[in-house]
Amino acid sequence: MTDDRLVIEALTSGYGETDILQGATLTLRRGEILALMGRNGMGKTTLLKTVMGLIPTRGGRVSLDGVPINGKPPAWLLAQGVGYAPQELPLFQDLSIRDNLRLALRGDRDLATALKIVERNFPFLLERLDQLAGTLSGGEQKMLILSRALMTEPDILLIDEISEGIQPSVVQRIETALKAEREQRGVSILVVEQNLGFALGVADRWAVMKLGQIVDEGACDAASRETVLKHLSI
Ligand SMILES: Nc1ncnc2c1ncn2[C@@H]1O[C@H](COP(=O)(O)OP(=O)(O)OP(=O)(O)O)[C@@H](O)[C@H]1O
Repeated sequence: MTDDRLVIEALTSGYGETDILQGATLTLRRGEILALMGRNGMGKTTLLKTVMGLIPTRGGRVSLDGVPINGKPPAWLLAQGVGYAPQELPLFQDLSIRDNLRLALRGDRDLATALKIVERNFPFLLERLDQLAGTLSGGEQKMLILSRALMTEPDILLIDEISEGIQPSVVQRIETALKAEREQRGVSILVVEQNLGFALGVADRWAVMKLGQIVDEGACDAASRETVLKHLSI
């Protein structure tokens, strides 16, 4: 059995007449956390959206455990255990925390079981189930977004800039939650990140995207910070 779970090969996609992804190749392995970094506008979000079937593939392949998934709709991917926490706040601002969580349930799972997953990572949410999502702070909303994704017990989780605009203590809680879920369930996680400290702290491996291609990748170690910084500053 191969350890390669989500394999992205020579992927091309874009908007209108412009190709943003220009042959991106990246593999997410079983039970790893992989950080995808790159300067603004390089195509990181476009990569996640293409994998999730939100943008059509123009060339190349995406496969999940060896099965091609190009062109599969988001709902099908979610049912296969591919979770997605997008960059834009996807919450229903006028609904309670409880209802936001309930709407994210997949299949025939019951809310009580899903709430146990929320409780082990972000217990404060359970104490405030009736609070409207729109009244939560920015950091709290990020934790609710992540809880919605984690409670579906995904095998693969794609997370887009979850640390953006939130204070260091919340970033730390998110890092702890992601590592705990990986330990407990062996979920494979791809994080798109601008926060280098968080990315290299949470991940096992990193990759850098430039102009729609993966230009470098490696294991997270003492030398990673300098290597990635060079890519981000050029
Ligand atoms: N819906 C869209 N229509 C047209 N162009 C788009 C659309 N969405 C993104 N783009 C363009 O595609 C390019 C890549 O954007 P993308 O959001 O994938 O980059 P990114 O690497 O995630 O950047 P950031 O770190 O700033 O979020 C940018 O030039 C962006 O302006």
